[in-house]
Amino acid sequence: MQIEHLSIPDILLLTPRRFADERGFFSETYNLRTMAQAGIDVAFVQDNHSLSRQRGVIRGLHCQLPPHAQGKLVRCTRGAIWDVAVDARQGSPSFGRWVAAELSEENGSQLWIPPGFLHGFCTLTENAEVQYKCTDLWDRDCERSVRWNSPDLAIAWPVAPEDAVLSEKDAAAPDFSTVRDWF
Ligand SMILES: Cc1cn([C@H]2C[C@H](O)[C@@H](COP(=O)(O)OP(=O)(O)O[C@H]3O[C@H](C)C(=O)[C@H](O)[C@H]3O)O2)c(=O)[nH]c1=O
Repeated sequence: MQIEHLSIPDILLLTPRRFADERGFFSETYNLRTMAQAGIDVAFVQDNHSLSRQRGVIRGLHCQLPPHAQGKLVRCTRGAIWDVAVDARQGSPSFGRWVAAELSEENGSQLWIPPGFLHGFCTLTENAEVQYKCTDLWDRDCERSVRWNSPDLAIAWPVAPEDAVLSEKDAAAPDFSTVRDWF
């Protein structure tokens, strides 16, 4: 497993080893001991899987507030996405800063996003499938959204606003400037 701390050190980019042979490859995509060795000593309680049929789909920016804040271990098992985490932790030196990584069927990389971060992604291909493990169960009352292109975040999304494909919920989300004392 390759482990890289991104510019917000709490966010880790993990790349599991692939054992390739003439049949294809084998890879351990989750191993409790390996995660603990990487400093991710958590219990996952829910797996999610989404399919986005078009390139330029943006899902996010989402999080859940305490007491149901979620850590997420995200990977893309078909196509490719540009995965983004935004620090929403009040008082954090990186509050309002974002990091991103390309996750793809090809690279097999995973992004560890601890509780306290907003998460979102933009699809880079058609039929992008994203699978992610969560450290808490979905709780609709604790769910919060922030507008993907909030001016104060200035996230360098790889899609023009006029081409972005959003849910109604995401299109109507408030700016990051409304985030106060969430975590
Ligand atoms: C998140 C979630 C949703 N749902 C239901 C609620 C809606 O009726 C339907 C679609 O939900 P939504 O439009 O919020 O799905 P996404 O836009 O992919 O949301 C996700 O997008 C970003 C990338 C995330 O990190 C979150 O996990 C999650 O918010 O699934 C559930 O039943 N369980 C769940 O855990």
